Amino acid sequence: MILSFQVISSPSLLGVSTFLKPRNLEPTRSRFNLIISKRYCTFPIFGVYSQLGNSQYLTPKEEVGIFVCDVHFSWSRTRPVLKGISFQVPPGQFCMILGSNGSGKSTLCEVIYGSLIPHKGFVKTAKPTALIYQSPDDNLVFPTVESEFICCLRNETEEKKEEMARSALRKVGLEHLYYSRVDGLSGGEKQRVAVASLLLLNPAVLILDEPTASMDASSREDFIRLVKTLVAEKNLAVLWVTHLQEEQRYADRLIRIHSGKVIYDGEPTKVTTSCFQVE
Ligand SMILES: Nc1ncnc2c1ncn2[C@@H]1O[C@H](COP(=O)(O)OP(=O)(O)OP(=O)(O)O)[C@@H](O)[C@H]1O
Repeated sequence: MILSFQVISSPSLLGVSTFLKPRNLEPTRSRFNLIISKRYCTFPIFGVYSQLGNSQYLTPKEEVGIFVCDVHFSWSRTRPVLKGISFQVPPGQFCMILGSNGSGKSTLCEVIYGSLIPHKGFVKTAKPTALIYQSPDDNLVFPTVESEFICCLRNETEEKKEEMARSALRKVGLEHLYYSRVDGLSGGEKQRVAVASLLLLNPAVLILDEPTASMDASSREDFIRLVKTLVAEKNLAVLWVTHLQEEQRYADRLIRIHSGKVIYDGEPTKVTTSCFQVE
């Protein structure tokens, strides 16, 4: 907590901490990573490390949105989670990742995002890359909606900050919540605020890890339509993790993961019911 505070109040320290960190990086998910990445990673701090290896010999076939090449990752020596995942997502494509509980979807998201380093293989993403976590509380760092936005816009004047923040909130239908406290928002509102604040950073890639998990069916549909509209406007490469069959019809493409490997990669219409069964 003290560390997080130092990082927020001292961006210059951040560079040092971040560049020292990857060598000792423990495979943990932490608010430290979230705070760094959400507020300051508009350049590829972690991406540099995930591109090490033989990347100079392998180049993406398409313009890079997300390029994942033979990625392996284990949380422990005995239990590999990702066992050679490869795919690429071009800009403008809305790609969904499916898989049963524990199949490694969240781990893959964090490897692509750069907060976990693959043990083998590499990831290349267009920058900046933004990640929306499954739990709404993990996406918002500050106590008020206003401060959540103001922090993303540190180089703008006060008037410009408010104007940009309000405009972003308007796009997600929540301008009236500008002065609200974050802890008073519903799960769906928090996810909308999170998307709006991240879009202010002009990401090229948006990763959403089961973003609708806390929503009812109608909010889920509204949210997915909203994100689709916003990303189409900005031509983002999108990776949307889900295990909800009803969400798949919104995808341009589906990738199904099972036991750490890709077992389906193609059009949503060709997916069979068995692709959704929990093995
Ligand atoms: N921080 C961690 N430390 C150790 N093991 C972990 C950690 N996070 C995940 N794992 C393990 O890695 C495996 C994959 O987990 P992950 O969360 O990536 O799966 P998932 O497909 O996203 O699951 P879900 O659909 O339930 O969210 C699981 O066996 C899980 O127990």
